[in-house]
Amino acid sequence: MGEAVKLQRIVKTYDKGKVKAVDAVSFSVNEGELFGLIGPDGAGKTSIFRILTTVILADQGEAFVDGLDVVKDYKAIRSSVGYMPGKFSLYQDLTVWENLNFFATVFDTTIEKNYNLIKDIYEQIKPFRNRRAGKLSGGMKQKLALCCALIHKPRVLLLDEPTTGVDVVSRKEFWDMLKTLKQQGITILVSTPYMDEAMRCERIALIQNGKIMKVDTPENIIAAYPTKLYAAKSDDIYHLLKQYRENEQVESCYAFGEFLHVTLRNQQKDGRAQLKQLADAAGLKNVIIEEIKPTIEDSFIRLMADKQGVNQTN
Ligand SMILES: Nc1ncnc2c1ncn2[C@@H]1O[C@H](COP(=O)(O)OP(=O)(O)OP(=O)(O)O)[C@@H](O)[C@H]1O
Repeated sequence: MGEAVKLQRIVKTYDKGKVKAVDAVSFSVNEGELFGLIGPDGAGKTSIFRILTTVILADQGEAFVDGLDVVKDYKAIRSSVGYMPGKFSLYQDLTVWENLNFFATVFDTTIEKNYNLIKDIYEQIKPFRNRRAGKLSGGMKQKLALCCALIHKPRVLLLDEPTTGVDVVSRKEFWDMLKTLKQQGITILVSTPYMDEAMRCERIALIQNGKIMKVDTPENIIAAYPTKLYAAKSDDIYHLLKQYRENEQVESCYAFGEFLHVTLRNQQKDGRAQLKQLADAAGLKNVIIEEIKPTIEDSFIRLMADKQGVNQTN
């Protein structure tokens, strides 16, 4: 299987080298893969997309899209890749149909020619085809932007935070659409700050402060979680958080929904009893503690803490 996207030790700095946005990043996306670049705001995701789409130049390293070099073959990349930037991809004053027609014309094609590819998505926004893009809801804008990125039938689709600021239902619909596009053989590299969306990808790269922490399937990343993980709750959750954080037996403790997620440094036989005891000793009531399976978010939090040297296990 070939590589549809390849980055080799890409470095990008801003402000005359003061800000290192992308720090020796290497990873590859296989042909036909649905690959996620997952990380918080400011991690360097947009810079990577802008390098891959030849909008900006990297300071160092090499990158290829569909076998094309982002420096030498920038013209070919611009005409062959589908790109949905996080912001400002649509012309707000043009209507839905005008936007789509504009992108088709720029890529020297017509809406009719590739209608099959966008049909399922376009039909959902068709009732609003005469509405200006600026007057669409977040979910609608996102669908239109995806149609515009697809209209020239690209082999590789680069989607930078397509679901940011979009409601939960539209987010789910969007991921279903990506799955359908993948089934049609299109390679998709998509970035997101939402951890739950990582599970929708075949493989992911976790990025923080411009560095890739891990590249693997979400399942393998979760399976590599090194300790037992507990969910804890009590009548006074802030008190419980404080108690656990101050106790040296506790390795990490953070809020997760209505629970705390806790790991132990010196795990005794029964970690649950150990945590219960600590809570009881602090006078907390209605204490519930369960051993749970880590989510991808727990894995990510763990990897970030390991990088910062917070978890000093053993
Ligand atoms: N033109 C620029 N000039 C200076 N610093 C920049 C510039 N563009 C990005 N940065 C900085 O580089 C870092 C990475 O930014 P980037 O936009 O690539 O990250 P991101 O993961 O896409 O985050 P976001 O979701 O906020 O866009 C951030 O610290 C950002 O402030």
